[in-house]
Amino acid sequence: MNEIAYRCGFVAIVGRPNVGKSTLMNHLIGQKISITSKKAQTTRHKITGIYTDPAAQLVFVDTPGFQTNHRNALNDRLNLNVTEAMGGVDVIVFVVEAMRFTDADRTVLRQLPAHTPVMLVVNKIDKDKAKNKEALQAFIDEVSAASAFAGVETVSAKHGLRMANLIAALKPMLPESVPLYPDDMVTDKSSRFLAMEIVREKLFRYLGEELPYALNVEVEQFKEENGMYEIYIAVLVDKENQKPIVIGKGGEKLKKISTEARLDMEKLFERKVFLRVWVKVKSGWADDVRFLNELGL
Ligand SMILES: Nc1nc2c(ncn2[C@@H]2O[C@H](COP(=O)(O)OP(=O)(O)OP(=O)(O)O)[C@@H](O)[C@H]2O)c(=O)[nH]1
Repeated sequence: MNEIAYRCGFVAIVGRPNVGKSTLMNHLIGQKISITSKKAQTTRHKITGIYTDPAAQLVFVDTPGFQTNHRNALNDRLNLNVTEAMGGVDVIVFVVEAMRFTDADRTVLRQLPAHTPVMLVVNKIDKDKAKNKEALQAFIDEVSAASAFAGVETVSAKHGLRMANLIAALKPMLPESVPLYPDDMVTDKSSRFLAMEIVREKLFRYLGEELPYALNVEVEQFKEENGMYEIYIAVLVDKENQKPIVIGKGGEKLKKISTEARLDMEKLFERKVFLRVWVKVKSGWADDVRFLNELGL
């Protein structure tokens, strides 16, 4: 009998901030795992999403946006994470936004390792300016001229368009291997970490420009009881007067943040979640940041 060999490998999703990397990974694996927001550079951690089907397993590594605007030690460190995340991957997915190929895109492209195949993914094809087929083709030609891509796929991550085409195009680029992870596993991050990321995302989404600079999220307790998760999360701010910004009038903002976070968690964990989010003042955290700044970090 001639069986088709199983394929399994690592895929890094890279691109300048805001091109839709997190949205793409969420849609590819069908669950909300990575943090997305309209604000640029919200992804701070490498997050692995795992896609498994009967023929292949794709292990995605989401990377923080390349920091191309300001060179400082922190940005260098973030860029190092990106390079680290790409080390040892089998395929790189280079995401660009349809009809917008910028210097920042070119900078990212230049930093990709030479010997790893790169799949060009043109995202956001749902946008009006990408609807003209000839213009889109001209755009693809322009980007293709910048590097030797192993393939090109057009998608709309937001609308989940052409996700299957992308998966199908990536599969043959992976090595023959047995699956490295159990088939029901979608991430190697702990539920605890994911809960924290979800709250962080809501804070970004609902506080927008008001977001206090010195803000951190900490899981104080994560318990399982009768099949239900009980999660206690503290939002740490630097000063007493920042508390009302997060809490909002009559507690409305914090309520919205925790309700939405709970609903996302229930979907992700497939169980009832009891979530309590509160705001705490912890000046020490910001002092650490100040200390780092003084050290030039
Ligand atoms: N119209 C449209 N918008 C999209 C699409 N994909 C993503 N977006 C939007 O683009 C913005 C950025 O998406 P993210 O997924 O957070 O982008 P990212 O590349 O992960 O960003 P960083 O974390 O900053 O590196 C969000 O507002 C998304 O809703 C798409 O296919 N079409």
